[in-house]
Amino acid sequence: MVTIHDTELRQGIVTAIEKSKQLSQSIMVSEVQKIKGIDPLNFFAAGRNRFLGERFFWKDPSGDQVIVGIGVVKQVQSDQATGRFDRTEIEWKQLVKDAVTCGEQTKPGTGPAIFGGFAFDPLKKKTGLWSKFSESLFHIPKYMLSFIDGEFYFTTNVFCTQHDDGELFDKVYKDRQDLLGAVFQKQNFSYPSIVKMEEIKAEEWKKSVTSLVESFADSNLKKVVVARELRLQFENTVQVEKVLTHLLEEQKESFIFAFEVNGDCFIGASPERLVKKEETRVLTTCLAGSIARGSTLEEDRLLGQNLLEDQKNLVEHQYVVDMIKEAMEETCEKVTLPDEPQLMKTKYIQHLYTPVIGQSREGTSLLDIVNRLHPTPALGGVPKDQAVTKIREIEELDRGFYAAPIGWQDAQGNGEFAVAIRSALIQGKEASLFAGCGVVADSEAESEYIETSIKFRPMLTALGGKRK
Ligand SMILES: C=C(O[C@@H]1C=C(C(=O)O)C=C[C@H]1O)C(=O)O
Ligand SMILES: [Mg+2]
Repeated sequence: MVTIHDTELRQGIVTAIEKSKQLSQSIMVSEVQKIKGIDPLNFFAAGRNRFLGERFFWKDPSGDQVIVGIGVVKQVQSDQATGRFDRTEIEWKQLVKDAVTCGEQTKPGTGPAIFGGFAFDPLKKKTGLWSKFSESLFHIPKYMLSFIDGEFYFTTNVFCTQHDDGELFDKVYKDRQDLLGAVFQKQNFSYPSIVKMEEIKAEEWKKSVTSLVESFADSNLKKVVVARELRLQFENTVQVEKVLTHLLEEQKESFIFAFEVNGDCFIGASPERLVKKEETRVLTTCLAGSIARGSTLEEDRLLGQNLLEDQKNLVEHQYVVDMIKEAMEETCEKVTLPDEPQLMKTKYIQHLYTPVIGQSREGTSLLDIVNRLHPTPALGGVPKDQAVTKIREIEELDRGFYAAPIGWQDAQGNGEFAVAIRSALIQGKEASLFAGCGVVADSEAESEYIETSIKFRPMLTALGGKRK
């Protein structure tokens, strides 16, 4: 049993109720305790009984930061196309400004925090696929387990109103004990069993790539990322815990995320960091240009070498580097990046990779940088606005949260966003998988098609598909 003491939270709730009477508004209390280890996946699974559909999971590639949220005390969301980054920022800052915090509020990724993301293109006509997601959507969890730099922290968030009294603490305490009691109950989860697999309009997609390439000749467009969908049906409802277990084992180099929203679950294993901010230190990534992994060490090395020398892929990569460098120099100082791309290898694919670091300028927030970067030419194209318009016109797919920023932010403005690729939207007994590729003047439809097929594989195998 994990013991969580009650002293500070009880006092915090009393203080917040007083404050909410004075201000005539609800007030958030956030308490953090350092605890002994709980396996993050067990914690996620413990929320299944009472909080199914209200959980999130996050692990960074280093494994130094794992954050799991259970329950939702508040959503921060917007359905407006413009200003969604600023709106999120303003609402979050207001909530934090009035919040009562107690306990060990020392580490990034503990205490008050939001987890969620943004739709790729708020101007794209929405289909039923993403009906449960708004243009920007974040959850403040009831309970949050954070594994940060080798230590575990447990956050409890409560919203108090002027009508609450001291009994609220007893309710929260009992609720929390019930959840913690479930952490060590063994649960068995089974692999999803696929009964139907459908590539959505694959032939049409290839044709659209060919005509896109042709259209480059008489336009300013230099690069456009186009994506497609693979729809799966399963025998039974997919158990996200099993899918996460698989991703954690097979995709160690990636961000592993899951975001449950009203019964659907957006999940993925993305190798691509959009931006991480810790105090003023900012990290971002240029990732574009791809080739398969080899089946032997030698073949793998040769493929990697080919990628590093391949003009089409180097051009595709360089567009991303140029744009990200410019965006970073606008928002940060001391921007540094290597001259040449390196290789990033994940289980099924290798990419050209250029890491970028900088120091944020005074007054520049994480979401300012997210806003400035999204979409990078790794997911949108060049020139940015024209490419996004083109995608809106020619792409069959409703991207929703695919290819868009997903991640978290805490009360101090620390946080991290990944680009939500290698992802799937699980909807009960069905799922949609998404994969895209950077189309440039030298692209060929067939090889882009194969590239996207490889990019389906992390989620396809995690969802019970065969490992090739
Ligand atoms: C668009 C995707 O991936 C992006 C496109 C890449 C490419 O075309 O080479 C490589 C990495 C990602 O930036 C995806 O996985 O869906
Ligand atoms: Mg590519």
